[in-house]
Amino acid sequence: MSWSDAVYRPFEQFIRPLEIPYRPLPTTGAMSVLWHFIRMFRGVVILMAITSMVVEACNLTIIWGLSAIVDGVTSQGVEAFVHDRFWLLAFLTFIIFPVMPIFFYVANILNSHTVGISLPITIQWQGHKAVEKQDLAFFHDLFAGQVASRLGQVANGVLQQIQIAFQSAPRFLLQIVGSVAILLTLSWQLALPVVLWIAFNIAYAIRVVPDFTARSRRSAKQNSLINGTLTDVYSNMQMVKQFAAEDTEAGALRKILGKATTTLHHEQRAYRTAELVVVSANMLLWLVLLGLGFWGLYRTTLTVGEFVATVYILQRLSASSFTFLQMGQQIFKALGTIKDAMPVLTTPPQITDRPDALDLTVTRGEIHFDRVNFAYTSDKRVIDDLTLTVKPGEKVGLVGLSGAGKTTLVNLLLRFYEVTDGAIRVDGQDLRHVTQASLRRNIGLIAQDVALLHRSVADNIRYGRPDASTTEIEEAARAAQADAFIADLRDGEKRSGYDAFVGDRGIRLSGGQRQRVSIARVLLKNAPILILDEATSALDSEAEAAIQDRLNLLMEGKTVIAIAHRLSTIARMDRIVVLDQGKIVEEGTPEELLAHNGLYARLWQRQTGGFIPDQLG
Ligand SMILES: Nc1ncnc2c1ncn2[C@@H]1O[C@H](COP(=O)(O)OP(=O)(O)OP(=O)(O)O)[C@@H](O)[C@H]1O
Repeated sequence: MSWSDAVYRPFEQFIRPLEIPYRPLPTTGAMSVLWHFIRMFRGVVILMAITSMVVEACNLTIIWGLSAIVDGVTSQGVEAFVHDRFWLLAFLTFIIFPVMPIFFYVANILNSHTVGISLPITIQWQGHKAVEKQDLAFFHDLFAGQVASRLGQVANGVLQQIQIAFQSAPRFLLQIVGSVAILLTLSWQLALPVVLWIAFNIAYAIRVVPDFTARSRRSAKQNSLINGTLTDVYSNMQMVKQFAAEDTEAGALRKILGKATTTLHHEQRAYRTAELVVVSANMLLWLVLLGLGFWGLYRTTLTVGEFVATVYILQRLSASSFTFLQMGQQIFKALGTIKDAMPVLTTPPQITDRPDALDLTVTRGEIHFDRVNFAYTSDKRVIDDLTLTVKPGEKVGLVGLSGAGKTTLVNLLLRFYEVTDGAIRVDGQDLRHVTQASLRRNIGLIAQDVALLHRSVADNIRYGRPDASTTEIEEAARAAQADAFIADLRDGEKRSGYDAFVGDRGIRLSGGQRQRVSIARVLLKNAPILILDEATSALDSEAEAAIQDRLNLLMEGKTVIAIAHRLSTIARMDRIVVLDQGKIVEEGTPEELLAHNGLYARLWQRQTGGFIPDQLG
């Protein structure tokens, strides 16, 4: 073991963030969140406070010792003083080395190494465990980046508060109290101006800190507006250029930058003014104490040693004169950050597993929508008293105009949203009574908008079944007709074939290729219920015909619900269900529906280029 392992490892392993069991965050305010983590880290933060205070006590002892040495040497001469006060000198030496450096070192490691690393990691890990329980609607309402940055903000906010409360504040408090106490032992006239100076600084901090906090929030808002605008423009650059809108966008950005400059100037004005006030009060304290010191020396009420101690104390106090403001500001700012970010971490999820939820067991694969009602917002029903039974192994095509509620119905079956009224049952088991994970394990979904992770193609296919072997992955890719293009893949890091990365959200693949990877993934998953949301929409006719064969293979023996925008793709379904404004308006085989001459027949006639129109005029 190297020396650095021996020294640092105990501090690094003091807390193991990933082994702390998950505890839900309190929802009652920023202070309770803070308290939650203080309790979690109580041992180490108390140790941090104690070691910091020992460091400060060493400092005060040295000041006191210095005054005794100067006085002794000037009155007795060096030799007599050393002889007389040997043990005092030995004690001071022991404090200066090794006590002070050891405690200084331990306090700092606890602060930056143990707490500084473990606490944010713990908060991010536990925060993630809270966030992953949120239902899909939560992520739809927020930007993904926003959720991630809020986690980081809470982590920093809590860390700052704990560092202030258990390191800076106790140290500073002891410094102030100790300095006043030493000055009081010298003369109350010296202590009085310091007490007044402290009172002034506290009063001033109380007055200006709320204003500082408001200003810095305004600046932060302006800065994030700049970043947001730039990100929005850069990520939509193709559209901006297409509309030759560079100048318009630059004009909008100019306005935002101009406003931000003024806000930042105003923030700095407030800071600089406060700085002037604090520095002036500081200098005034110097003048008064030096004046009193000289007066004391002149009147011989003060010894040279005491005068030296006064100057030393003065020097240390004035060096920390900004601490009042800084600490006040940090506390306010961090509390604000925690408060802002809390809803992300503490909003209780709307859809949860019941404590007595069982795993869904699919024996036949019957799906029953029983008088289902659903509304995203309370005023508008999207699914309206819908009853539908999909028999085991039946293939049902869902057809309807845009906005009819087809995707919503599928989202309800996946329990991404909860039915407002009625029930959905799979093989007689109410979805609300089974675990969400078991439900989703039993449903394979091929969506229109295929999501791929920025990982290798093999890993993306393996997502369907994490324990699948390489051979199984390759077989699935072959069945989905993805093997040929995968063999040609090469990424920027020179990985090729199945190891090649697909780019952010699969950007390096064409729409059709992404869809084939997603088909391979679902083939591998081999779930008894299959949902196809216009599964072949991104493929050309030739590839579609090839894939359709594979899909037919995949659908064999499974219960299938297929949403179609091209009626040709669902011609082979057992039954077509036509939705309109959340209601079933027609159902039957394609032939029956055509003969019926209703909405389906009109959609069929109006199909242009094979697609259902958005509206019937
Ligand atoms: N997350 C949401 N929040 C609020 N309203 C929504 C949400 N998702 C969909 N809607 C609304 O619900 C209605 C049905 O939408 P849905 O996506 O189910 O229709 P669809 O039949 O699948 O349409 P398309 O064929 O265009 O995909 C629409 O009016 C839509 O605006």
